[in-house]
Amino acid sequence: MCGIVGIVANSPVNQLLYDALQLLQHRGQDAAGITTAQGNTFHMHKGLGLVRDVFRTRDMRSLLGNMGIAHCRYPTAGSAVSSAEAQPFYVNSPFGIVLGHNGNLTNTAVLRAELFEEDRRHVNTSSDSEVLLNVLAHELDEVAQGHRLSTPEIFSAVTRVYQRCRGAYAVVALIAGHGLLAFRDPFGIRPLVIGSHETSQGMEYMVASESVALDALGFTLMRDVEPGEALFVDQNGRLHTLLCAPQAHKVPCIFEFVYLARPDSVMDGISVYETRLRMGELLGQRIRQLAPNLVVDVVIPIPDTSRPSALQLATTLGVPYREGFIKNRYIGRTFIMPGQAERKRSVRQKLNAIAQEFRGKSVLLVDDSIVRGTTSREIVQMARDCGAKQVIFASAAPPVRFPNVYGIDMPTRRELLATGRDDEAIAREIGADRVFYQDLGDLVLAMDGASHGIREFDTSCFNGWYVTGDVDEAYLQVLENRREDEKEDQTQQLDLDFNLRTTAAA
Ligand SMILES: O=P(O)(O)OC[C@H]1O[C@H](OP(=O)(O)OP(=O)(O)O)[C@H](O)[C@@H]1O
Ligand SMILES: NC(=O)CC[C@H](N)C(=O)O
Ligand SMILES: [Mg+2]
Repeated sequence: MCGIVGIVANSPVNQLLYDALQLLQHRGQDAAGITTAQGNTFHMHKGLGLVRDVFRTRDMRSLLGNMGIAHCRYPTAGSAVSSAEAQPFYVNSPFGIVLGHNGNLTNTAVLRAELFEEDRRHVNTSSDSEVLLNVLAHELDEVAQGHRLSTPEIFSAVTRVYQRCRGAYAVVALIAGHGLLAFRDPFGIRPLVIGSHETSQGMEYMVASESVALDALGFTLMRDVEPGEALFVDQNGRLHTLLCAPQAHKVPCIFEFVYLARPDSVMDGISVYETRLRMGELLGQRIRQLAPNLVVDVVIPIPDTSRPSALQLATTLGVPYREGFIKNRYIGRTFIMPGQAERKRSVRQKLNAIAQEFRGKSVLLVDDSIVRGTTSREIVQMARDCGAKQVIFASAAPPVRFPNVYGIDMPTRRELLATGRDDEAIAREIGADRVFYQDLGDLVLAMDGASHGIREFDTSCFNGWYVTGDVDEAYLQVLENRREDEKEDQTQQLDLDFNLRTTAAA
């Protein structure tokens, strides 16, 4: 999951794009980039790091134009340490195109070979997003009849992209001299919303990964981009839309609601905050059912994401809710950091315990999910160090046992704590007296999808069912072997960098 945004306004968009990236920072902390269009010219600045570190005033000044796209990256393919893979990506033909992508393609290898051998296009990085851009560029080139692309031609190119690209992709792109294009894959796995803002000079439009970016910048949420739909805002600020994949139906990623998205966002009509409250309530009911005699003195969330669930769980159990861990607000999200050494160290730097909430008590710690177990292992130990009598751990999501291939970095089963372990073994592994997990049926129930016309969610990391139909055991094996090799090199490099940094700082 990365954050993407695209804006067409009646005045310069550089500051709006920057502000939108800040609001989407929780979706990607490794790299950020902005491209604006001024007539036929693109202005671009991108680099590794947090939004606030990538852009200096002089960079902002050079980002001229009333139309632009922006991206913050959480790598799922290719390299985390390469600034060449920061987005947006650029190709100069046809016309000049830049693109920002949230998600992950599942047929990158096939497309890469086709692009090289048949389409004669060169992809210079290991990023799947650069592959996607080149497929789009090739298809736009194929449909272009005259000197300029017409809107129907652009939509028919997107139709061909849908036919070729498998996996998850929410996309924003600029076509030089034409306008802003956005589209969402035929299952709508990753989110994308559109909003508008009325001005005296006419309507302005913004597409973004999450509605929070619209709310905070004065845009009104119009609706979600539908699966298989493309939007095009032309140079005159007119919005055109078309469903380019008629077989499309919505299967949004459930993990967006569990962890990825901000609670104040609404995705596919569903309030993320409300789903998290319901997760807590259903988990509370399950704990009551499984352990009617369980006595706990206090429910403590593991900040930040688990807070609403923990609050509602405490209410359901009739147990006091207390803030036992204080979060250092200057440290980012640990799960989306690329190196294990950095993740582990960051948990301790990020969360500190208030000892009196633990001393002599039976505590129920609540997190939104347990993935690699980095957080839970550290936190349970901290609770014990503070003198907790009993430490019980509850996860508002079911056990994560399968790789995610759609844009979340959970690539190998070996890295996932719950793979090959039952609840007892997991409790032992994290040092807890007992663990409770949400039931998958209850998690789906917490979404209340039916009220929003959604029949299914992508739950692949919990049950190994992959909606795109092209991911089987053989695919996962290849992916895992490749990722283990890549990760080995990359993790060593990241861990080395991290150790050097921390030694230098000491
Ligand atoms: O089992 P793990 O591999 O540790 O992953 C799960 C943990 O990572 C996330 O927290 P994170 O620190 O990323 O962000 P948050 O502050 O939004 O909770 C998530 O909320 C869990 O706490
Ligand atoms: N998390 C994402 O959406 C990642 C986008 C793209 N696959 C990348 O690695 O850059
Ligand atoms: Mg967390």
